[in-house]
Amino acid sequence: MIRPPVGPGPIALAVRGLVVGHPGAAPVLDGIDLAVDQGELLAVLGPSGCGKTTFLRTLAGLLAARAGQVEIDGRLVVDGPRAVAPEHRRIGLVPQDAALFPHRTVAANVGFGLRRRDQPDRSRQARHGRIAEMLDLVGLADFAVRYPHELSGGQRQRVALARALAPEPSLVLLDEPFGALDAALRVGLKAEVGQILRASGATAVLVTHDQDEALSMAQRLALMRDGGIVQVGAPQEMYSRPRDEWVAGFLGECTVLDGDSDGKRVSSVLGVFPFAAAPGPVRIVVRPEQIRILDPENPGAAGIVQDVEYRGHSTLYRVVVAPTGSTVLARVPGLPGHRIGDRVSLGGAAGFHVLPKAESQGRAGEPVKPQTD
Ligand SMILES: Nc1ncnc2c1ncn2[C@@H]1O[C@H](COP(=O)(O)OP(=O)(O)OP(=O)(O)O)[C@@H](O)[C@H]1O
Repeated sequence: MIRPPVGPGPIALAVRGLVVGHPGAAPVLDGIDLAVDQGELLAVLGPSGCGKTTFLRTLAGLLAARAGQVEIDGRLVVDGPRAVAPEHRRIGLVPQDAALFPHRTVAANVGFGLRRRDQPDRSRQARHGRIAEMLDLVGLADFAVRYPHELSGGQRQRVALARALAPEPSLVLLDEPFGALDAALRVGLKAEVGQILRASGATAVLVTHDQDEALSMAQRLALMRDGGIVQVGAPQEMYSRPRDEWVAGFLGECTVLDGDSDGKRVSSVLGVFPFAAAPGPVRIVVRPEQIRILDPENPGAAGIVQDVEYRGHSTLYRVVVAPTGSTVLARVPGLPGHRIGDRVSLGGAAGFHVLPKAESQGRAGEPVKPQTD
């Protein structure tokens, strides 16, 4: 079902029952429904091979659909196999490798889309004004006469973004735009690109397999698995209230424990905490940062440190909790204060999420690894 717009603006992208497949094969996308509000940045996140690129390429008009509809700014661009040509969809595409024209200057690259027939009449002066405005927006005002090979990877991506935004598209599609960049550059650039998109007011769909990127940049996430969307929501909501254990594990490290609900409270090896869940057996999703590691004389669940993983900004502990033998992950800022074999007490119960037992997968007391590729 297409949901009604959440914000004041109308829906910029509406996808209904979209089915896409390669010839002679089972569908890759099997009935996608999604709506994106005007000015929103939505991240489509999912493991390798789930169909993210297929989805983006279908929106861009580079792949045909078997069934379903796509509307961009209220205009039907896909209606089953009938489709509006890519150049008439008012879409800006930012590919993974920037794909700039090597023999054109930065300014000429940015101005490329401004000469198209579907663009409103722009005088030469207006075109130059728009190019300057876009270069300013992406912080490259002084780079107009450079060529792509004279830029860093991050600068090339910013030119690609300026080129995509210049014709004022109805929708910007970003396909793993930071995939080719090293980790240090990604951190700065993703914050910058998020700001640029917000400043431009563009509606954008970002495809990524990187949970941190999706959680930090997007206003909403659509999590894909095996060609379908399993959950859509704001990053905080998805992280703290995943609909099942797979979603919980995909969005970040967690431990899933067995528990019992009496309707108002839930009990587990970590103690009792208030939570309104149907009475009976439940599964408890515990994020490592929700657990405090205390010296053993403190109240809490008794455990023994099994492993210590120093990660620079934080330390991740694996603690085996007596008497069940469940392993619980705990993350604390900074340097490790405990060593392997130390007896500790585990505190904390705030913010745990509880799932009905029936929706669970995996074994109790096993840390769920974030899944990437
Ligand atoms: N040209 C093609 N012919 C047949 N199958 C294809 C083709 N392109 C992709 N596929 C298949 O479609 C599925 C989805 O691929 P897609 O590239 O959309 O996944 P993805 O989520 O973007 O993955 P990644 O994160 O690795 O890029 C995969 O199983 C893939 O093997």
